Amino acid sequence: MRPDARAWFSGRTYTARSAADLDVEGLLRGKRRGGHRVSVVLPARDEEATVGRLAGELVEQWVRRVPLVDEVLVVDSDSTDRTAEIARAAGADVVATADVLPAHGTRPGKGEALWKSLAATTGDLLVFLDADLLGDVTHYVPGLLAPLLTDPQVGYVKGCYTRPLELSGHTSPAGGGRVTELTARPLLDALWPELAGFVQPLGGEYAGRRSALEQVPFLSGYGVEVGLLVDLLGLLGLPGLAQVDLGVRRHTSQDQEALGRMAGQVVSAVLSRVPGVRADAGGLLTQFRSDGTGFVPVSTPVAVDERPPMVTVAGYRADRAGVV
Ligand SMILES: O=c1ccn([C@@H]2O[C@H](COP(=O)(O)OP(=O)(O)O[C@H]3O[C@H](CO)[C@@H](O)[C@H](O)[C@H]3O)[C@@H](O)[C@H]2O)c(=O)[nH]1
Ligand SMILES: O=C(O)[C@H](O)COP(=O)(O)O
Repeated sequence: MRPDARAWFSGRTYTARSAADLDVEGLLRGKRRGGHRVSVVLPARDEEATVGRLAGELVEQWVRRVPLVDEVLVVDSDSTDRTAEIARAAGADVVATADVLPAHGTRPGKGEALWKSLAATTGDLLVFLDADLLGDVTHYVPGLLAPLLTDPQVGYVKGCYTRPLELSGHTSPAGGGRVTELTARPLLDALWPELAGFVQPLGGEYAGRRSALEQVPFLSGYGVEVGLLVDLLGLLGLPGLAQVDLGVRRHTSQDQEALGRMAGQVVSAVLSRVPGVRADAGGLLTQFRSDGTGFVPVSTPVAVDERPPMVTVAGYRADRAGVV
């Protein structure tokens, strides 16, 4: 690791593997002192199996029992199942991606849901969690907020964790994060070696200041995390970034073909940030299926689609009541 990345890793990696690592009273005092308002955002497409328990536990713990969070918002990203209904019944606020900033239209993908969430929330501190997380992850919220509430220089905090991989009844304790390990990390280390200290550059659990998030573009699909990391590095510099060890993360894994498409979007996102790369690079991914007699090519668009910094968008009212 380069010395700057190593120094960052040593100085900017915090630990919150469980509630026992956290001084929640201290965080509440920091929140009050800073006059902060906290929004938790769960982007969700067809997550009826997991979103209800997760949203319900977050609302119960951090809104009703301990006033660390002011709103839990599920952004329904074109679900065709009961995600919205179940999330609402669990006590979360729910909004459909298409209903936010309708004058700007709607696009598919996770990044679109996150971009729209900036316009649909009121907090000056935002925490993002995937809606397919399994197990008790309530400590992720104070864990991700802690660096923001205790160090004014920090503007963006990524979660990191050990990632078991559960496939066909077999568990590999740290085999998860295949796109991270086989695509994102090698590319990032080659192109932005100062980011080499990030354990989970693609992880979906992170927190940031609105003042930073509203100044960067959002890629609409699965390229959103790698885009945010590179763009926030440009905006805040390495000292403005931090990571928190949150322990273990389990989620619902996608199959290899779907992960190939995700990797294609990540590659396109990375290429979009490299000066001098051909503008049409990273447009189409061709995968092959065998039909028993031969190979059938299946092509999917993986080009990145980008939303501009929210602060430049007409209709986004960053000055609305409650936003610091
Ligand atoms: O069109 C979509 C697709 C996904 N999601 C939600 O986004 C979250 C993460 O999606 P998932 O398909 O579970 O991604 P992973 O396979 O877990 O991929 C990892 O890597 C991705 C690329 O960086 C990140 O976006 C993810 O957060 C991270 O967990 C889930 O809550 C999804 O419901 C949407 O809201 N809209
Ligand atoms: O972050 C990743 O690399 C993808 O979410 C794949 O994760 P998995 O290998 O744990 O399914």
